[in-house]
Amino acid sequence: MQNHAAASPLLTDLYQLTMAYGYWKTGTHEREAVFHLFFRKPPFASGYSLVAGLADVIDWLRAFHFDEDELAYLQTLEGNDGSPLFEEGFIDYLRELKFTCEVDAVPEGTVVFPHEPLLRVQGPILQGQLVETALLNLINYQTLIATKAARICEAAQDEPVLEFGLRRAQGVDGALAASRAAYIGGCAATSNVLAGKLFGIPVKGTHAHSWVMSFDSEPEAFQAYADAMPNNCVFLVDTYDTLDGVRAAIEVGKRLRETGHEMVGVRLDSGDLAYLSIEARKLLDAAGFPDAVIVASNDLDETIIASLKQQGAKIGLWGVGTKLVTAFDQPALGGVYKLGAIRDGAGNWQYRLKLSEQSIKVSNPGILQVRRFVQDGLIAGDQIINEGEGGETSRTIVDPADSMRRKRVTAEASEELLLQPIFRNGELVYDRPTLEETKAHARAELSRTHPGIRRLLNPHEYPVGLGPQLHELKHKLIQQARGEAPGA
Ligand SMILES: Nc1ncnc2c1ncn2[C@@H]1O[C@H](COP(=O)(O)OP(=O)(O)OP(=O)(O)O)[C@@H](O)[C@H]1O
Ligand SMILES: O=P(O)(O)OC[C@H]1O[C@H](OP(=O)(O)OP(=O)(O)O)[C@H](O)[C@@H]1O
Ligand SMILES: O=C(O)c1cccnc1
Ligand SMILES: [Mg+2]
Repeated sequence: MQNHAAASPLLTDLYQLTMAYGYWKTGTHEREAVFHLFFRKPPFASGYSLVAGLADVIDWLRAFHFDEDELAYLQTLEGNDGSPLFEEGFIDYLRELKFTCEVDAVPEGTVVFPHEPLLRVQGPILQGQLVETALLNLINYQTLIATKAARICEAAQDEPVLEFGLRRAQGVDGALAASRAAYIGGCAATSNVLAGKLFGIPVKGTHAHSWVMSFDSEPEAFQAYADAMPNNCVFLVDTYDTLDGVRAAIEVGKRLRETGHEMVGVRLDSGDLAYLSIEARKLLDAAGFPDAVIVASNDLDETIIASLKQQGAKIGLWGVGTKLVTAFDQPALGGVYKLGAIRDGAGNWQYRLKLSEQSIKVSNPGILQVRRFVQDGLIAGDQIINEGEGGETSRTIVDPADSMRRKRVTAEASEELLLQPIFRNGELVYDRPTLEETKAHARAELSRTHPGIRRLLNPHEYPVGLGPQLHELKHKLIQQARGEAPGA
């Protein structure tokens, strides 16, 4: 857990506890249920998303346990009439409660799409309910930031992106989670030193305007920095006149070279970054510094980076803070957690869905899994299936928004299952990848995603939908729920 104060079962909405109490009171708390975590719309109108947050989910679930001080707090909660909200017997029940569910999840760094279960929790309904809020919190934000980072790195076309967000992030835990998710999404390093220590992310940085402003002149400032740190010199050149700043950096770079050191580069943080980078490049090249890198920062995002590229900017390293870690243009991913199945008294699965006026918002019933088809090295379509009925044999994918739209995946395509076993009977059974492995996985996932789907603007729509059997089941349940079918 990044923030140990949050490693508590009280990291939840009160209503999860009141529902848990209700299940316990009515004796239904042990009924086996299946919940799915999914989102309906990708963030940033992106053609894909990169899932992240599972590592924290695992830590949180492993620590799931009510301590005495947490129980004591719950005992202080009162109903409207001032009587205790929870009776003693329930507090005793929570004291003994152990997490015993099965959890399946899509590994971090996997490319995912709307409606697919990213996480599936199966077990006593009380437990499945109690974990909802924390799971959503952890997956929603980190998936959002990993996706934003992937888009920014896509725009940078393999040039390194440094994450500079700590000062603008949503609090301390938000900053740490953002640094980690941004690294998974493709960022090369972070300026956040604590994230570096906690997660092993490379840390990088230049210097601020205050350094330059603390000297009588810019050349003095650069020289002093070079004297102090001859092997780490990226000079911020825009405190006064940017191109004069580049000239001053070159002079210091020449002196560094005489002492056997090489200036790493310059940073631009204001003005027309296309024009200034092109002019700075000319100056650096003419002075014999073709390898000096030009770093740019200043409210960058994927749109500005793509535009700068198109303008022929000579920027080799991108520093991105605010708009990355705050997911500026879409500050939340709307992931939800819905009940898909519950066992009846006879032990049979009852499939459940939530109706909505909008057909696309009707949840999917069942014990869901995702079959991903891969053809010619590219992901070709995802089929959501109900494992409760033994899965699907057909390779047809039915669009959940329009059942007339169907895609048939050919027999040559290989297939894989997205949800992997994470917990069995409450025990961790997943061989956890390192952060480096997760980052490499994300990279491999993106490289087998067609560039049209990765396109920043108006991406191609990836085929994701239901298997025909699940589509039929859903259709039947919708009719029943609306009272349209016999026996409803
Ligand atoms: N050539 C360019 N094309 C598109 N966007 C650019 C270009 N150059 C810079 N930008 C972006 O335009 C915005 C400029 O921000 P702003 O208007 O605050 O100017 P500034 O250069 O930061 O001014 P100041 O000197 O006051 O710091 C930033 O988001 C920056 O990334
Ligand atoms: O723009 P971001 O993507 O958030 O990247 C981080 C910003 O933080 C630093 O300065 P800060 O914004 O604190 O001050 P300045 O813009 O006045 O230099 C840096 O110079 C960048 O501008
Ligand atoms: O190292 C830098 O250049 C840096 C770090 C944080 C924020 N902005 C810039
Ligand atoms: Mg700024």
